[in-house]
Amino acid sequence: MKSIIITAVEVKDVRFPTSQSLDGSDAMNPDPDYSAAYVILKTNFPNKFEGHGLTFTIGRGNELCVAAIKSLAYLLIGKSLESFTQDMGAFWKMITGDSQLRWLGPEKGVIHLATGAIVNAVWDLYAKVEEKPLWKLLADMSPEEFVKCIDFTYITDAITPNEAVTLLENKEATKQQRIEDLLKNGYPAYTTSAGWLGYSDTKMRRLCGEAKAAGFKHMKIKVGSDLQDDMRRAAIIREEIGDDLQLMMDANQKWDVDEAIENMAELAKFNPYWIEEPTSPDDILGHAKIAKAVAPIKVATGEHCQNRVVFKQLMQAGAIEICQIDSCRVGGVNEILAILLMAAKFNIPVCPHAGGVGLCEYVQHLSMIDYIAVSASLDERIIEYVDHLHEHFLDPVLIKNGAYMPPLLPGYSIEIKSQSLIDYEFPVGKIWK
Ligand SMILES: C[C@H](O)[C@@H](O)[C@@H](O)[C@H](O)C(=O)O
Ligand SMILES: [Mg+2]
Repeated sequence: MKSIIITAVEVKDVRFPTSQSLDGSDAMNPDPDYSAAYVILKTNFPNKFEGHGLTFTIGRGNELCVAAIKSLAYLLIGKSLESFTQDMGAFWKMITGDSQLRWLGPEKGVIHLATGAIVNAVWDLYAKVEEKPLWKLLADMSPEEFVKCIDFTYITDAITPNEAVTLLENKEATKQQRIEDLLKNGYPAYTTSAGWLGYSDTKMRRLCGEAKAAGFKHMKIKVGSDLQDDMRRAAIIREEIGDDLQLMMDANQKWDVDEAIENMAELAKFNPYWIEEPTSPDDILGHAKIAKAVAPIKVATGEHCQNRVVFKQLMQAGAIEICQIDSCRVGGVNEILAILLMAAKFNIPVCPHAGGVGLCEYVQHLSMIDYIAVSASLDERIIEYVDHLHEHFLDPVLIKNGAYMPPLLPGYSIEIKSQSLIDYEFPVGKIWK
């Protein structure tokens, strides 16, 4: 086959008006409109190959991600896919290392969200060309090939490429067993859908019942509003789900460090399994202090963790006990692989963040590759699930008995239906008129 050239990068501002029903609402973000800065990589095979990717925002400001993606696009246009895939680590370094754009981060904020969209679109294209779902493309790599996808800059004090190869080699022989297990049983999920802060008590009770009936064993609720109200809602949820199901709490960065410790002393009464984002995502020492004080309740964080360097420090400082990778907050698949390897080395379970549009579609691949090749474990590992907007995707997630079933179509499962891209485009689509 002649080589596949990226001929153009199309970018769209797509927004879903979820604030109308308060889906996704929490103490910090009371009215999110789940949105995507959406990328399509056009190729010289117009009817055959396109790479799709998105980065997630919650509405206003999505246009900044769109602009940042447009700024990065020149790094792809006119280049062949093969020139990237022959050394994915070098590709990633090229995207994040642009001598002028790097100033905007480095590797954080809007420019890094944009990097996530672009990098994920390249992986989607790569997986489609190889005719494999992304998790399988990665599962079929040798340890050396896998490690070659990663830029180890700034993390060699935590894990070296050689250590990473050894870690992967130790799991090689049993990979196939885990693939079969996933195909049969899926990957365990938890649901956040019942616990959004803006939902009425009646709606919350109904959704708890539905989640239990659907086979979920874990459920997450939002806290961080007013402590008395948090206590009241937690009591309602416990009443509905009983003591068998595990309950997780998410404060979405609402508290100061000592406030988090004090509030969790009260909320401990409801036996939460983890407290998520108790304080500023940048406060590594604060998380470490909270983790020590609230044990055995675990501290979970990551959806706003800007890059592998901050994840590394959280791990080194004993500040993170559940690692919540986000598929597009950091710079896409390559950087996620680095974080998965560090988490495996530090023995920290990875439970990806998926409360957003397209995030469930993305992260299922990441947890599956973690299980197959990296951590080789399902202990204490669950993928978040939210029941919103899947109808817009060509290859939506499939949940069976509280578990994600492995996606089987080629690509990264992130392609949005063309009609939805038209209808929800901001501000011109019919939904916004
Ligand atoms: C605004 C969003 O819905 C957040 O509330 C959501 O991502 C959340 O933190 C989660 O953990 O799912
Ligand atoms: Mg969260």
